[in-house]
Amino acid sequence: MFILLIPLGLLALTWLLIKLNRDYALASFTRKIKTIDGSPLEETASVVGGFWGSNFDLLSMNLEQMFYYSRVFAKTFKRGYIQYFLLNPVYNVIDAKDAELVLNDSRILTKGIFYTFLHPFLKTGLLTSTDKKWHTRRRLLTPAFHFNILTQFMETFKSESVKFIKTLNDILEKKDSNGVISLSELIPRVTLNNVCETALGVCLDDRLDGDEYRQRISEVEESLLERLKNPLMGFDGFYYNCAEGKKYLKSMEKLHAFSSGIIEKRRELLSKEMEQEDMNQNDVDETNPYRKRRYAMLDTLLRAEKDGLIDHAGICEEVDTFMFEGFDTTSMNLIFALMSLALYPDMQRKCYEEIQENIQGDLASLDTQQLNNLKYLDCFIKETQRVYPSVPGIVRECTSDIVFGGKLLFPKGTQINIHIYDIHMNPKYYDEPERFNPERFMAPQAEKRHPFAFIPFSAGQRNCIGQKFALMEMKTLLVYVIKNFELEPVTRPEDFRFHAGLLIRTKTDIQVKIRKRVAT
Ligand code: HEM
Repeated sequence: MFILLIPLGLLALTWLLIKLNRDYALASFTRKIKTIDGSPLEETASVVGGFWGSNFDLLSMNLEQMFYYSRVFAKTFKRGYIQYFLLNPVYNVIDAKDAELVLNDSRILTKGIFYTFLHPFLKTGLLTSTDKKWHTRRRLLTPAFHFNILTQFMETFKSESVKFIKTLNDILEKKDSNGVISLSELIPRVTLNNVCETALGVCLDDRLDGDEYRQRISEVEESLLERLKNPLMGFDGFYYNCAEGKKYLKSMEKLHAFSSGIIEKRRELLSKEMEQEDMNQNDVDETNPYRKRRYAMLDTLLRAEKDGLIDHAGICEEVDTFMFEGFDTTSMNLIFALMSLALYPDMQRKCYEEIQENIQGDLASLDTQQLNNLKYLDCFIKETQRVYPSVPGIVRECTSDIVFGGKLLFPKGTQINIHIYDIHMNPKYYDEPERFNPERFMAPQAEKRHPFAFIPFSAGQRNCIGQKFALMEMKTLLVYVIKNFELEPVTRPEDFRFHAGLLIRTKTDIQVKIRKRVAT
């Protein structure tokens, strides 16, 4: 009797597993993505991984392999594809139409699980928050990036550019200089200073050491990626008891001390400024939620604190968020823009001639109108952002079951990976996508392209709040460099490989050679 029961039991178990397997990715303990009309899933999307899903795919990979892992799927499938990781289905977007559906869908505003790993560092600031908190903060901070405020930042962007040019001249004047400079080392200093002096209103000094800050940020990033690789490290209890988790907490302490230093310094400066300010002046602004004059980002927060609209902890999380989002993104973009100028002398020449045509005299009077006239430089920056998107991917989460594109049912918890890098490299939208060609962004080519085929700043409601800031900052620095120096290539794209990161990363030091430009 007992002997008979065993095969019967096994049969029943197999039947149950087969039945469950229709709706659940068993080894990932999660529901499956399905078509809503019951048609075969493969007709609509590709599926990666067998019974074990993709749970262990990343475990033995190094960061470089991790970066190219998704690239291979994009090239193979040429359409959206599904993976199953522990506890969550993942839908991968590599197509502009899919990106539009996700980014314009007000039901999919919540960031993916990966962002919760950032919570101990950024808490729930603008980047990581959701629902009412995100709406309130976005409304509060949007005026701080209004055109009128950005125009005031021009002076800082210019003076930081002047300092940068001086640094380059000093390098050239050194006895044994061969004119080779490390962009990876020099550019992040400029962009960190810029964001601190403008949005936060504080100059870095010995007390606020920018080099240390940047070092800690890369440690945090490395730690987070280790966490992403190993499904077990997704659990807080496990991660924070590992060496990686402990290292992460230690780096964060330093980062928080840095941002607290900034807030403290700005608080002191602001209270002095407010003493001198006539608080009854007539500076009401109808478009600002507080009906007052617009202020830079940290001042907006400190003034909102006085009105009881945000507390100290809220200010800290936003300062951490803006420093984190505001300096390295722009750095990476500038590094690759300068490298590309060096690689393509004809394009560099065109940029220079355009600057000479549109900006007469020295750059002391450079203004936003003049920057706006530099149309070729705009296209050049866009092409850099296409080929080297600072943020190569972003993730959203479905907080309920969602019918997607009228065809697929995403179960609650589905992670939607929008691979900005692969969308920008999709041959459907760009001929010879590997070729660097700024002309693609000129009319009429650009006008015919799907608007979501180029999304370096994301798009929709949760797009980058700092995009105009970043473009103005980058254009200003590029104008100064191009006007003063000729760039020659040292590092070429074939010399480096990308590795996975929150931003586009390479371990290779990106260098160019500079020579003083003789004005023509
Ligand atoms: C070239 C430079 C930049 C690029 C490529 C870039 C790109 C992006 C992208 C792709 C997102 C969406 C992130 C996501 O959904 O996970 C984003 C969001 C954000 N960015 Fe930027 N960014 C840049 C510069 C800046 C600057 C200069 C600032 C601030 C001074 C900034 C502040 C933010 C913030 C606060 C968010 C979150 C917005 C929200 O969710 O409401 N970014 N950025």
